[in-house]
Amino acid sequence: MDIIFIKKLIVMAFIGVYDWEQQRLQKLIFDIEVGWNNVTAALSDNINDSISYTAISEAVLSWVHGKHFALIERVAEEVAELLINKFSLTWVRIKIQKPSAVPYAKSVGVIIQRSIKELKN
Ligand SMILES: Nc1nc2c(c(=O)[nH]1)N=C([C@H](O)[C@@H](O)CO)CN2
Repeated sequence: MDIIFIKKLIVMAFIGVYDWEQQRLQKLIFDIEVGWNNVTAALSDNINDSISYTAISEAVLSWVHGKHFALIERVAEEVAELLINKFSLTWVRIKIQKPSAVPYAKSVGVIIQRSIKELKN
């Protein structure tokens, strides 16, 4: 399995467990990896044989930007499900950082991996 990836996609959302966090936008940073066989696209040199990282980025932005969530775990789960369903993927890995959450840490966050098999169960 090959991988198509996006690193450090910045999306603003109302994210957090505290009331004040639901009043102001905060930055989330996404690293996304999707499993895809790149051989066909490499041979054809045609984007239609691949998944556009632009399309993936836009899908994540339009799902998350400006929305309200409590936990970043929830955001990660929704994005994993969205990408698997929208692009007929078998596997995704989503890392979300919330860099402003812990003052003395550079960043905190979650990493999840989901497969189509897990989602169907
Ligand atoms: N595992 C998690 N821990 C925490 C989260 C979270 O989304 N997942 N969120 C918070 C608060 O919203 C925090 O970021 C406010 O600064 C705390 N812990």
